[in-house]
Amino acid sequence: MNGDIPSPNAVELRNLSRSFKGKTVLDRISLEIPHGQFVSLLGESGSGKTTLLRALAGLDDDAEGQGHFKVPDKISVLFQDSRLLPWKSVVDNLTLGLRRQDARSAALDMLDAVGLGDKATVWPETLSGGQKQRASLARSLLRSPQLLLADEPFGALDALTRLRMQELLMRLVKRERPTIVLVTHDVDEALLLSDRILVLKGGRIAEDHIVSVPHPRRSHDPKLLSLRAKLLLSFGVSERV
Ligand SMILES: Nc1ncnc2c1ncn2[C@@H]1O[C@H](COP(=O)(O)OP(=O)(O)OP(=O)(O)O)[C@@H](O)[C@H]1O
Repeated sequence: MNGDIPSPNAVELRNLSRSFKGKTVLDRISLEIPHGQFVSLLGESGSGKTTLLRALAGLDDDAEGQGHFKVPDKISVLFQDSRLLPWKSVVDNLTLGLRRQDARSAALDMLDAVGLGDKATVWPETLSGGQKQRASLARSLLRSPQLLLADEPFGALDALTRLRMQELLMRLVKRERPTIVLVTHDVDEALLLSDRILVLKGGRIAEDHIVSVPHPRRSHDPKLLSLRAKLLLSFGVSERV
């Protein structure tokens, strides 16, 4: 009978390890992520953030691995580059492979939601970098994923566009409520957006912080400032004013 009880977790990892040519990158990671939680994954370059994300997405055939993990059926992956097909219009990029009767009208609604209502029929190459990422975000969310895996999705954007994208993501997340794992190098982005921040170090989760500050957040919130100082210190960076 206990098989009938739904798990409170969208993601569960049990002793998950991954290595490349004998070099261990992820070392027996165990982790539970409740449904709807927004998790940011921080870590030095090469600490294995992308490897973990790719494992969860099932995109890591090139890695040797052990351990178990459970993820929902409906997953969307958002990359640093938008990966729009250049020979399809923006709206056709969104509807590609989408099996629902109202695919086109749903795609147009989603383009409206990300502020690209007037760009539906143009070619992706005519969009700016920020617009391409918005289209890519719209494509991901249109699939109503239970889990959104995002690998530095705003990494290539200028500071102002990045802030706008963060705001947009929070707005859409409120509406759609997916579980999110966001890989980022940006401590402030993690503090601004997430319910929980994990730090990967030496193939393990070295730190696990719950961010219990309501949205919208202000960067000078004392709780955020104190966690910021802790995180920067763990990366060996002393705080700048
Ligand atoms: N396909 C691969 N083949 C061989 N080694 C790999 C492969 N993918 C990742 N690695 C190695 O695994 C380690 C972790 O890489 P990963 O990309 O997961 O780190 P990361 O934390 O995402 O880094 P960054 O922040 O720089 O993107 C690195 O040493 C990398 O060289």
